[in-house]
Amino acid sequence: MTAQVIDGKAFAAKVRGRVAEEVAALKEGHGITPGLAVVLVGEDPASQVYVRSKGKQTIEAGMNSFEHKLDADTTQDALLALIGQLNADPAVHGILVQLPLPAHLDSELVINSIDPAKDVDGFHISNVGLLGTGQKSMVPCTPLGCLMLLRDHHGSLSGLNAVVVGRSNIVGKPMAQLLLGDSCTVTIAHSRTKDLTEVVKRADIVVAAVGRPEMVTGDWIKPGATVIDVGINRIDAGEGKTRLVGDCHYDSCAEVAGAITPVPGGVGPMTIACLLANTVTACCRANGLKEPQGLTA
Ligand SMILES: NC(=O)C1=CN([C@@H]2O[C@H](COP(=O)(O)OP(=O)(O)OC[C@H]3O[C@@H](n4cnc5c(N)ncnc54)[C@H](OP(=O)(O)O)[C@@H]3O)[C@@H](O)[C@H]2O)C=CC1
Ligand SMILES: Nc1nc(=O)c2c([nH]1)NC[C@@H]1CN(c3ccc(C(=O)N[C@@H](CCC(=O)O)C(=O)O)cc3)C=[N+]21
Repeated sequence: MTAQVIDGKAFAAKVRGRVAEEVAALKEGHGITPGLAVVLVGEDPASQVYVRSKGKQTIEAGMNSFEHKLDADTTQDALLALIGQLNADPAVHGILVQLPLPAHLDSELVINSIDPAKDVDGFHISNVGLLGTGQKSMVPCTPLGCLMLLRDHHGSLSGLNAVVVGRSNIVGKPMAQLLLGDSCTVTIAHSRTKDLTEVVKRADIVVAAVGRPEMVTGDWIKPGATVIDVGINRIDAGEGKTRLVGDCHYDSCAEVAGAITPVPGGVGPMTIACLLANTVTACCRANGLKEPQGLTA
């Protein structure tokens, strides 16, 4: 079997198109322009690339983009003061603090100082609790993007066996919550999981969010399963070049799987599209307006 390729890039373009329509309607009907503030501390080159493409896509969707680039040695107090200003600014509907932060900063404290209503990453403890109890929240962008792709491919996810490899707060855990919300039978695997290959082999849906290049190979995959590869790993491609690979070994997995997301062009573009979607949702909620359909979980 050769897997169907789940085209995250094309799906993300559709989501951004929906976002742009909603933005136009907010402007025309209510004179409101959704605004997203992105805070980057330090000069990590990969983070700079993401922040640039977030800013570009925010503007393309018709929204306001506010970029705050702070020195790597910015103090905790200075960062908290900036977040306080953004929390109070009515033109800012979404705030994203790019992670990881430099080691001298307390990420938990910083994230939890964001107004939960503006926490478009969905990392604030209030949003984590709301998601865990099935209440309306801001949903983390990467898992939300994966859920949209899965719903589009499968229709209903009810009763399917889902295995999430990785238990981070930003991907693995919220992914598991969303799959549970859609009535999957969910297993969360991690570095201490025994017989990982056997666990993965039972899955109808595999979500790999491990950070290990090409770790999941085709012999781990149940024939016909859906493979969602969250991993983004830059590896040496020889001759001084690099290339991006996922946490799944694409060619061997694609031989066995029913469907698979590529890297690049899979989950990555969905993450940014969902960030824009969350910003519009936050803007509607802040203004007491009906929120757009199909852009949240
Ligand atoms: N496409 C996108 O938009 C995004 C992509 N990413 C990518 O997704 C990947 C995961 O990111 P993130 O969740 O932040 O990573 P973390 O490093 O925070 O978490 C990795 C998880 O994988 C588990 N793990 C590590 N090694 C193994 C192993 N050998 N076997 C089983 N489990 C293992 C860890 O287990 P333990 O807890 O036991 O240590 C941990 O729970 C990365 O490649 C990252 O670049 C991340 C965010 C967005
Ligand atoms: N507060 C916070 N929120 C995040 O959501 C967040 C973060 N910090 N820190 C870093 C990770 C990583 N991340 C990605 C977003 C888009 C692509 C993406 O668009 N990738 C393209 C390829 C891009 C390239 O060529 O480098 C693709 O997969 O097709 C990847 C990774 C968001 N993250």
